[in-house]
Amino acid sequence: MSENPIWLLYSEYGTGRRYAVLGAVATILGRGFGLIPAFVIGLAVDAIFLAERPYTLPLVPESVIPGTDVTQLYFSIGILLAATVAGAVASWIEDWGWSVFAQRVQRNVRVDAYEGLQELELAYFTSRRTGDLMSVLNNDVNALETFLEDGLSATLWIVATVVGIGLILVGLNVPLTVVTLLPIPALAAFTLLFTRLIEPRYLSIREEIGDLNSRLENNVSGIEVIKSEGAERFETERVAEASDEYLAANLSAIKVRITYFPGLNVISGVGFAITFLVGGLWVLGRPAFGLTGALTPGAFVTFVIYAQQFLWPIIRLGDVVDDYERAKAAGSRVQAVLAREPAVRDRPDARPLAVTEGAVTYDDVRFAYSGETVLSDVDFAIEGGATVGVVGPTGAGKSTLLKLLPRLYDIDDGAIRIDGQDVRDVTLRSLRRSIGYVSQEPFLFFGTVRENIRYGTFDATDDDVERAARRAQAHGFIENLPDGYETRVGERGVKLSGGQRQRLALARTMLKDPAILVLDEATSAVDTETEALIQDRLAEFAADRTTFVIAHRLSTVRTADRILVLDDGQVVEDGTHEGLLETDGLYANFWRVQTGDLASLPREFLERALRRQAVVDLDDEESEDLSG
Ligand SMILES: Nc1ncnc2c1ncn2[C@@H]1O[C@H](COP(=O)(O)OP(=O)(O)OP(=O)(O)O)[C@@H](O)[C@H]1O
Repeated sequence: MSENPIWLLYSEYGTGRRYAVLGAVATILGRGFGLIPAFVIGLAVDAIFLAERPYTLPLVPESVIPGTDVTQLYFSIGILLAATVAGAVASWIEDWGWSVFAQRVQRNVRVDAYEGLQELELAYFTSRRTGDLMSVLNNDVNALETFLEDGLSATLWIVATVVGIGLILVGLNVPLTVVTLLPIPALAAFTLLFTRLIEPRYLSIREEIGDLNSRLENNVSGIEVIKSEGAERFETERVAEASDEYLAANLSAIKVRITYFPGLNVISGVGFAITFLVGGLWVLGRPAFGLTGALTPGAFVTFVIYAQQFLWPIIRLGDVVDDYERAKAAGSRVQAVLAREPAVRDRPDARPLAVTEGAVTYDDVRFAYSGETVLSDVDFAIEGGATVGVVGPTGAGKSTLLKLLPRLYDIDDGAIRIDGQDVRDVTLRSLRRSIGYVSQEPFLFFGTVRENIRYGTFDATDDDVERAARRAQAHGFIENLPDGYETRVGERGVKLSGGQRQRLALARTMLKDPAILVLDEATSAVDTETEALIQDRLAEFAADRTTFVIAHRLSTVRTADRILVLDDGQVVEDGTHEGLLETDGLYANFWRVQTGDLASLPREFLERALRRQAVVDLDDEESEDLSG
């Protein structure tokens, strides 16, 4: 039981249990009220119409029961009506209790699953499809609710009915009850077979809906490429394919399901027919199986009505088992997210980072993305307050190198230290508060320009926001937007140009005022004139903090205190602009390319560049195939 995903979720998230208890009590009471009519009808037939036995009711004192047949009829009708009204009230309370319970569990599971997901390391997200994760948080969590809302109450209803009616049947007629119970083993075996067949099918439906969601999410995000490449028909076909697979998974489950329900009906129907046959013969005075004694028609009517009610819950059991199997498939996916431990997390004894100088050292750092080594033997020490340029060919590992600093990924070997403190020994929160990372493609949230700049420094005043925007050379264009700082920028900031987005991201980081700044091609999309203005402000901003600047435009890093040249995951040159020109290595050749001095480029540099380009192209083709 402890392994069962539904049980795990229930035991952890059933915070609204008092509603479930209310629902449960109402379910049982409702079932009790539902049992009254058949009893009263049977009694009325025997006592009023056939006068075969006296009119007595259990738990009701004889003095209350009327004496004549007509008043006994009125009395019976009164009981029937009262039982109906009481049943309706119980049913309302039952639905309310179970629904509130299920909705609360659903809410709690979703919030917790989101929180757990958010804690997971970045690598988890880069290796998964957004649409599939959305599907877990949305569809799978919703699927749980269906079972919790109806399934649990139905289970209780079934148990209450089977036990209640079972006892009544035994009280009415033991031999006939045994006959009525005959189909139960067949029903159980049939249900077991059903669960075996349906489980893998429901799991495959959950997976297919995740696939379909991923496709849809990917396409909506990439709509610009689809349109500009005229790939509409191609994408419609891909969506149709994913939909076909979802359809096939559904049909496969439907085939099993629609066989199960009629199967249950046939088994219980045959069982009922046998009960009716044995009981009917008995009433006619020809008891089978050596039965003795007499059976009155009224007692038989009561027994038959109850026996039929005994079989209903078994049919309903089909629905419950079906709902349960669906919820189990969904629950196992939600559980997989909840059970995952983040790979990058605080150590139990983690202390907050204390930045004094802002000195950064990389000691023999090695790092691999899922087995593929990207950085090796990286070893350098940066003094606090220095501005460090990081350059190198595309794919050399520049971004990766600096993503290791705020522990977006954890290194495989060596150590990274800030003012002597290993980044793995300090709290993630303090580490990330101390580092401002501006990426090449900054992400803007759906919201206003002001909200986007304030993101992360939520207590900043409007004046602070504006000051940061001025520093990032963003104030001017923001003022020209239709609603200024209140302009909504849409998902990912699509209403802004690349350069404008970069300036908002810069403003966001300047507002955060981190001790260490990482600019990863942070001004690559702005024009050179604006870049010069930003550089000017940045120099001022960077003056008293350690700053890493990744750039392809070497003019951006020319004035840096130090420049690290990366090639193929290793630091191959390290020095100032002038020093590196003197060394006349990779950096000097990059400089020749950017100053248009192509004639003096050594031949092997060009050959290497061509070879590297070929490798990059090949990589691109491979990744394209995989994503398709
Ligand atoms: N999330 C990831 N998972 C797996 N491999 C990755 C991931 N991110 C980058 N890589 C690989 O790591 C290598 C280094 O990438 P990185 O982005 O650090 O290079 P870069 O020098 O910053 O390149 P560019 O100048 O083009 O931005 C590349 O081969 C890239 O394909």
